[in-house]
Amino acid sequence: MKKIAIVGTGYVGLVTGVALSDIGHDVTCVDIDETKVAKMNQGLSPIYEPGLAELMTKNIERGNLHFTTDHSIAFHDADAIYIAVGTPERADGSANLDFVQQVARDIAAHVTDKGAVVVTKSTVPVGTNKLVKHWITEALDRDLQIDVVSNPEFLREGSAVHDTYNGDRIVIGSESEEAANLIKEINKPFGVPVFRTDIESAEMIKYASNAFLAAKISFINEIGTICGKLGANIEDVAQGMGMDKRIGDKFLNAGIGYGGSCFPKDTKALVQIAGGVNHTFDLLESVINVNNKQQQIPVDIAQMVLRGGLQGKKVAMLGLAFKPNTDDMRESASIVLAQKLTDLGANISAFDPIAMDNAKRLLPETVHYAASTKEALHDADVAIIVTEWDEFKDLPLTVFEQEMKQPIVIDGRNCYPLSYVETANIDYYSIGRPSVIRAKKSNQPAN
Ligand SMILES: NC(=O)c1ccc[n+]([C@@H]2O[C@H](COP(=O)([O-])OP(=O)(O)OC[C@H]3O[C@@H](n4cnc5c(N)ncnc54)[C@H](O)[C@@H]3O)[C@@H](O)[C@H]2O)c1
Ligand SMILES: O=c1ccn([C@@H]2O[C@H](COP(=O)(O)OP(=O)(O)O[C@H]3O[C@H](CO)[C@@H](O)[C@H](O)[C@H]3O)[C@@H](O)[C@H]2O)c(=O)[nH]1
Repeated sequence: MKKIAIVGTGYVGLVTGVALSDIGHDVTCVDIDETKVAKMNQGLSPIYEPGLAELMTKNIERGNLHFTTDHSIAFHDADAIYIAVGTPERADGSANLDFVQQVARDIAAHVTDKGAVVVTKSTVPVGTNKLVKHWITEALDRDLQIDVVSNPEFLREGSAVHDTYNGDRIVIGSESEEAANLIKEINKPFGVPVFRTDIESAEMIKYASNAFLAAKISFINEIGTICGKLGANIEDVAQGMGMDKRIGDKFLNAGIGYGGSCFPKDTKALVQIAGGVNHTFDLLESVINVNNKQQQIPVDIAQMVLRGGLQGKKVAMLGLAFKPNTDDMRESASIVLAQKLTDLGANISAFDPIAMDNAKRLLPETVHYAASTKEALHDADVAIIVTEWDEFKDLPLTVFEQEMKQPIVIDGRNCYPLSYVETANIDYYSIGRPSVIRAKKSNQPAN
């Protein structure tokens, strides 16, 4: 059992802290947000993440998971101090390291004479871990052994607990063999393969992985746009491509683009990192540009089908979170989409199973929040599916027919098989797949 301090209790800090306590370590999470800490001390999770609250309660009750606002309590005799604070985007797209720098100062102020192995989980530009060591040692009032380890995090929101126990790899970048071995030992019970490398490569693995996944999404979205114009079906194209093991079948779902707290920020940060060494990352800039175009697609379709434009029309937005199983609204496609629709005079009625409270701070004030899918759809001129929640995927298509003024559905996440839509009395537009229109169906000769 090791004594571990986790600094920052966002997704990464909290999930890491809870999981490390669950595999038997003594974990203290420290956060500057008093309200959050008070909540966590009552066993309540400040974020919605399947399975997290249960694990939290279990490990608080076992006595090996603690929360505090006091860094000195968390750092006291810690074997490792994990940095998991935010690295948000600056106006120019580069990563803002102010929170990380503050943690370095906190460590210098409160670390005990044992010294520290400082583990960076936050996503940080290449060179940051060495800066962290520099920031700590320059602020220390005595000579102490400080080792830094880059240990980037690859969990996905919505499946963060599962991903922690079933990750594809744990990346450990360190100069010190001893520090690397400590982090290996800490993580051993997870049984996840460890990849050991130098600090700079570990830092780059994180950005390169996110940029590559984002590139896969933008690539399939571009192919989807072409498919849409040529009558091909992006789902079949992606499936046929994905059967080639060199390509793989993951992250080939076409839609209205990637969002979330990571891909948009990290792709921009990597463009800046490249710029810092005088390299123009053309490919990644295109990935970002393609993503920005995707959110216009439902708006264009809505304008095309509602020939008189969107002024005064009721638009039902189904789903607001950036992906299902999370209440995280950061960089969700719904934010841009709601603004575009509002600018065109539409009246939005939105429903999301859990993200509506967070959405209220980010969407235009005029958006109406419905209490159910049916209420959002009631009397709507058009419905746009933004997030592929199971609740929407399992919805009988007759609900669109029954509730809407006219059953026009624009599916931004390709939730329904076309063969199923063919059986319904709706007009259905999706991303990179042929449209299914009522008039065309009724014109088809009976078999
Ligand atoms: N969200 C994800 O799914 C995910 C996945 C992998 C990596 N990351 C990376 O992990 C990092 C954290 O992101 P997040 O979304 O988990 O966190 P977040 O930004 O939601 O939360 C960070 C927390 O750190 C706290 N904090 C800030 N300064 C502090 C200090 N000096 N001492 C103690 N607490 C402090 C804040 O109060 C906040 O609660 C980012 O670099 C992000 O890119 C995030
Ligand atoms: O085929 C796909 C897959 C995803 N998405 C979208 O991409 C975004 C991101 O999805 P996902 O990667 O599942 O969620 P995140 O929680 O943002 O996780 C990403 O970002 C994290 C933070 O860096 C990393 O740790 C994870 O490995 C990485 O997958 C969402 O808007 C999805 O709708 C698509 O449009 N098509």
